[in-house]
Amino acid sequence: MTSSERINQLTDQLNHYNQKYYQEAISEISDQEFDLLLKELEKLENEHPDLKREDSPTHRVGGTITKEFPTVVHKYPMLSLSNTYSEEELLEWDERIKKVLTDRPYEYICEIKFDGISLSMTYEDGYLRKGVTRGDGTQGDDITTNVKTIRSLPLKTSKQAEKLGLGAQFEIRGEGFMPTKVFERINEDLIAEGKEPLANPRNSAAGTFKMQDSAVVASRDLDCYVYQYLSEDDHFKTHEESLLALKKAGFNVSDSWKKVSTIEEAISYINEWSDKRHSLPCATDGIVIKINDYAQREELGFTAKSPRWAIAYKYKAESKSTKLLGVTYQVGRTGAVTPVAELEPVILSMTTVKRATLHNADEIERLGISIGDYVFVEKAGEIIPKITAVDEQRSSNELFRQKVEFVKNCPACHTELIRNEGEAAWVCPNEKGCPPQIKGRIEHFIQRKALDIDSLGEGKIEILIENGLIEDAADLYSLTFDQLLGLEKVHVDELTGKARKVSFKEKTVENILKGIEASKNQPFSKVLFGIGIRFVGQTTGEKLADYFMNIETLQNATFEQLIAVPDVGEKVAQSIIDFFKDEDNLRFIEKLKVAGLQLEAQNVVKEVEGNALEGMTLLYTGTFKNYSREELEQKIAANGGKFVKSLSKKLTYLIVGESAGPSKLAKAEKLGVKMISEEEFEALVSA
Ligand SMILES: NC(=O)c1ccc[n+]([C@@H]2O[C@H](COP(=O)([O-])OP(=O)(O)OC[C@H]3O[C@@H](n4cnc5c(N)ncnc54)[C@H](O)[C@@H]3O)[C@@H](O)[C@H]2O)c1
Ligand SMILES: [Zn+2]
Repeated sequence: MTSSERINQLTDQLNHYNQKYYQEAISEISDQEFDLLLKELEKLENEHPDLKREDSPTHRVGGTITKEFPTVVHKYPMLSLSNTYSEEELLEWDERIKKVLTDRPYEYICEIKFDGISLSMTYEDGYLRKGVTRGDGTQGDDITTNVKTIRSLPLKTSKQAEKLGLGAQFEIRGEGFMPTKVFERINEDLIAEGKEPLANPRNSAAGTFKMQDSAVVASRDLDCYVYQYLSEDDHFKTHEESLLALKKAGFNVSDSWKKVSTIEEAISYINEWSDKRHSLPCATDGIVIKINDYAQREELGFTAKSPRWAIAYKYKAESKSTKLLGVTYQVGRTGAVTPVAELEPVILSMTTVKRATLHNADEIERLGISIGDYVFVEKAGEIIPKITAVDEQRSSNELFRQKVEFVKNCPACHTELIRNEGEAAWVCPNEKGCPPQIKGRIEHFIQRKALDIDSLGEGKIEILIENGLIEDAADLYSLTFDQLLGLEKVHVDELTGKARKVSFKEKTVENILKGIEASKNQPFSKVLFGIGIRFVGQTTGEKLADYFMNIETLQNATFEQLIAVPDVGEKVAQSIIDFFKDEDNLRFIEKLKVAGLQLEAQNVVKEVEGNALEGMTLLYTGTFKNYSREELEQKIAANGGKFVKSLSKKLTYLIVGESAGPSKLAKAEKLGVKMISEEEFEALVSA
């Protein structure tokens, strides 16, 4: 291939990856591979400047703006950072700094490079007025309402802020991120709903910040580490001063930064954090080294794409080679069969890895792995271990190498697996008789977000099934004390060999029965989620409960009626229809009805408490300490008030809960609607 052809190819490829990454929050290749290709293009362009294309990704910041949000032109451009994976290049960069500063002394501030999305926040008269994405560097998306859901970002600066020298007009920049815990929680939910989990916290954060529904954004507990202060006036002389002032003024500045005076010290900082960073609450991908003194920064200046006074050192994704001992298969609640690599234990990013996901049959094919091979394991997005390739060098000496072939039959019930068109997963169609599917459905039913019977956790369901006491979740409601007392089983962890005995003693049994009884009070929406209709997650469960009010109406709903519900698409609607066509499912629902579960929403007024809200219309936003949505609506009705679904001038009160939707608040403010807190509402009804 000629240089010209290669330049064209790389330009097209990289533009494509940029488009995917910034527009759709999808990584088709790893960051490291991306950076390698970009370096190659840079090098070729330097050798052949005449061949450099106008749309080259080396010219500009990679991001874009969207049509979904208003566009804001940045007062100061938001650039990228030049990056490197090697110490050698850091030393070269340091040499260039020395040259420009003609050997005058300088200091570096070393910071962790948080892996989320760049945000710019503008404060005017002390108020947070704007939150904007980096976009293409010149202009970004106005996502103020979403940014305002970040609790660590003051909506108004403290009185101290001005004294600290921040002034009333300034811009701050930071990395908006999704805490690892939230990322894991969302993925658990997605898996429970039979959907694809998200690849990594960065992409999840990027996707969430650009959502239209800020109530959903608020539920995801996004956060932001602030790392830059900008203003018209010279408030600070150094970066250090600004960080200290921001922190004192209540901004979320991570304490991990450090001031050093040589590149060697910066390299020590890099080494120090290479493992320690995994204990931080969010994903990180490197270290940023910045000149401390603002005057020196000015001398050093910028390229079109990044400042010359800073550089990012990126950690290579940690990859190790270990032996593939075998492949096991897990059958999920929905019957999907996932292959899992069993590995000789190896330490990656501070944790011992013994298993890695192989995703599906296509992935096994792509990797071409054999049992006995040495394989490279990597932590993708720093979280889920995966196998990237066979370590041919080490594997070639192995005598025992047996090609991995995806199973043809269900590892649990031996039914022949099927694959639906357009789907990657092989599925066991024996929905009714396949043990892990049955167990999975019951475990789904008892989880916290559904019927919340946590006294049945930790392998107890398995024992009940094995003793023939339950066949589905509805059977839980006919269990008796005598049936349960004395049951026991020793669970042995396959990997560690550690044994754990679960036994049903008196106290345990009492707790279990109590938990089962209490679950009868769980609202209809949770029951709907718990019965496990495919694609009906927690939120969809709530929307369906709100809309249809009881199980019969839902059961009789037509396809058209179903897709009229917010959040319900064709796939979900069809799945609901299929569910209620099945005789066994109908019998299951019937059993739940007999057991006394909540199969209708409770906002029918059962009892009149008073008339304190007579003639008033009320609406709420956010979540509440003492009420679920249904309970709050019931409370309004029980006190003579009218709950309405939309915000208007005529509304008497908007009850504002925690993580209230900022767009709703802004609208209410504009309309002049009176807002009250949960406490004020309670005072009102008990008056
Ligand atoms: N996998 C893919 O398909 C794909 C595609 C496009 C880009 N990428 C990745 O994204 C990179 C380009 O993204 P980029 O331009 O945002 O660069 P970058 O993420 O490498 O570095 C710049 C960004 O770092 C962030 N940052 C985090 N902590 C910081 C701190 N303490 N101080 C200053 N900044 C901090 C800021 O948001 C800043 O905009 C590429 O190098 C590549 O690794 C990957
Ligand atoms: Zn099966």
